Amino acid sequence: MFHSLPLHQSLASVAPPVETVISLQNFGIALDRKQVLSDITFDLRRGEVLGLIGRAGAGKSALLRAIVRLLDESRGAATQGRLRYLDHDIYDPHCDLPHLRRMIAFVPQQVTPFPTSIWDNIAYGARLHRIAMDKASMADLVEETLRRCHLWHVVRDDLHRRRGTDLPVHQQRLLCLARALAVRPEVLLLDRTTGSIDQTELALLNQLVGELKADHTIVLVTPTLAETAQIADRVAHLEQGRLVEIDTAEMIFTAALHPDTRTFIDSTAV
Ligand SMILES: Nc1ncnc2c1ncn2[C@@H]1O[C@H](COP(=O)(O)OP(=O)(O)OP(=O)(O)O)[C@@H](O)[C@H]1O
Repeated sequence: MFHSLPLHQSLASVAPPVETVISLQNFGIALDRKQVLSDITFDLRRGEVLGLIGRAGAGKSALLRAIVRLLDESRGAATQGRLRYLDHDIYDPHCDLPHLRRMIAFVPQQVTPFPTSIWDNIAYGARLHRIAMDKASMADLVEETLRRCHLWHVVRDDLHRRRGTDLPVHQQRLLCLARALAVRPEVLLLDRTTGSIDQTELALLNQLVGELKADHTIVLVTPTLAETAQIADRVAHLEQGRLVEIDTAEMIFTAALHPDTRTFIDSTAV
């Protein structure tokens, strides 16, 4: 027999729950007594693409690096507040960093392939994390990740002969992304601050983010606001290491609530 539910209950039962993957609560970090990030609070939701925007030096890259504990490698780091991945406290001294960096892959703006074969660039992490343990499954993984990054057709005959560092820079960038994907991360932190990318490569990278979104939660820094507007579901505006505003991309770009966000958007060509 059908029992109708009160409206609030029936809506709750159809709306998918918002799952938090990474959570920051009043998070801040100082390096050598310089406060680089301050009082940042927001949740990264499973399956979303979050774009980070802000002026040069706002703290976009610093935030990405802080999430995978790459910022506190320097001496004199002091953190405030909380930064969590699921139920793991990222700044707990016992945090398993290799596991953290497997589940949250950081792809920096500088291309840094290993000076080893293309195959080894992909296989290294997969071996380390015991993702592919025999030659056949490794071959499948190498092919799958290179295909996902639109690189397979270019390098398939040179996997063992050619070094990652011998590829042209735009292909090295794709190789670094493939290397990150090979360990099957849940979250991708993509830092693409640099503007030195040609239009064809830019279009391919944007297409890739769209494709990767199906399987990953993504935090993205792009060279232009136009790209963030095109790709991101939500956008966080940072200035001077602080979160100014976070909202849907549509709200941020058309009806931002904070005057500093409106000024930043208006003064930067979208
Ligand atoms: N390892 C570090 N030690 C000390 N200060 C740092 C470190 N890393 C970043 N900073 C400082 O943190 C601030 C934010 O830098 P960050 O590179 O995150 O800015 P950004 O928003 O990514 O800028 P851009 O768009 O120019 O890349 C800068 O003042 C920078 O000097």
